[in-house]
Amino acid sequence: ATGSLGELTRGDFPILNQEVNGFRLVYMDSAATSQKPTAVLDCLRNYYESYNANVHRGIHSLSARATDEYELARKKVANFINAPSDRDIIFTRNATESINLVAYTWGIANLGEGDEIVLSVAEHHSNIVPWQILAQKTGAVLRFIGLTPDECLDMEQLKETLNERTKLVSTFHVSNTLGCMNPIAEIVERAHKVGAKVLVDACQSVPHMPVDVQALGADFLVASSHKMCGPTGIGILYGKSTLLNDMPPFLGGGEMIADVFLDHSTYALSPSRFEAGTPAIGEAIGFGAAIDYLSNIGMDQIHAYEVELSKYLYENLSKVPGVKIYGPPPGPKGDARASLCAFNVEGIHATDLSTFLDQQHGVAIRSGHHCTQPLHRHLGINASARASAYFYNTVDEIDIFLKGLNDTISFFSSFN
Ligand SMILES: Cc1ncc(COP(=O)(O)O)c(CNc2co[nH]c2=O)c1O
Repeated sequence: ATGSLGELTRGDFPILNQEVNGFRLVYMDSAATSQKPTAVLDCLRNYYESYNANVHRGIHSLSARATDEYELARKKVANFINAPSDRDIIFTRNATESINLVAYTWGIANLGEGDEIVLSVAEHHSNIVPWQILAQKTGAVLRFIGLTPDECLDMEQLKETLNERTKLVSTFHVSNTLGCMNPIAEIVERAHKVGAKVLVDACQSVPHMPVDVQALGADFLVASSHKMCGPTGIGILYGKSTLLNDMPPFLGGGEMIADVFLDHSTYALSPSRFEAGTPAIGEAIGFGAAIDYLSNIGMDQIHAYEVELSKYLYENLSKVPGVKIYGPPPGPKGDARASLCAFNVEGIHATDLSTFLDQQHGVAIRSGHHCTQPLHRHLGINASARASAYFYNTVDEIDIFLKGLNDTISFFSSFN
């Protein structure tokens, strides 16, 4: 519709103004990575053209400016998720590294034989494999929570699983495959009652809606810049300061020390303790520009618009003959489902669908297991297609996707 958020913002994204295979690009794979507005691209260029320098130790003007901008980016992240302090924000390479950081520091220091880590079957591999490695190292045990009939986290099973041996619950805020949202505040309350900590995988929520880590009560929370209009190569770990300053370092090197002797070293406080070596300076500053861009639009506005896109996508995709969508339908207010649909079409492999949509319609969606193989097995499938929209998409683009899908089905059905 004219004047929609998608119509008003898509001109900010140069990459969207192109044709692929002779068709105007319709990019519907933002759950994998989002596109970048000119404001972020200009910020990166300006950094490298005007004040690129190493941070924290240089005395000269360029280093001072680079340091100020780098630390300002950290403050922007802290404010964006309502963290109590920017000292609670650690820059990593991505959410995967953020989760690994917790596993290799807090995990190794606090977990032992028989301690339990509770996950769900729907977690991303980044929130399963680090815990498998940790369990092998410590003797801890992984417990997996299943799904309800409408393919959301089974909270009854979670309640039954939590016990005095539970030391960590690590789960998604929004699923990258089911699109459902976990009741994180309730999960935190129940986990804390048995003395467990909670890590929230917020990769698919922070880019799409207001997230308040203090309201959620999360002990740790991870997200990635590249999913929220920012550069790749930079992610965040939020942690409660009492936990962070009690954790051993993750990587050793410059920056993360207080003093170095030949036989030992003393360490800096968080966040420096966990940021060894030269950080991704330009990327962090670009991430800050992405947060400014999103904040100028407003996360409430972005979420409200995506709720509409989600309902339109789900309701119209579910009408296509032979389509099975995974995860729950949009709730009564629509806000319980992200603007993504993982689906299959009876008799057509997901990869054939996505290839045909790309080649014959210029529509970019994903196919495969979306790094949720255990979830796919749990659903009895080995692959799915996934269309995911962001605020720069429009209803017209969803219509192009749906028309392309119907054409694709017609094409492949002609062989049956
Ligand atoms: C829920 C969730 N957790 C963790 C990650 C890992 O983030 P990274 O460290 O920045 O890669 C992703 C990325 N999800 C996807 C990446 O590509 N397709 C996806 O669905 C995700 O969706």
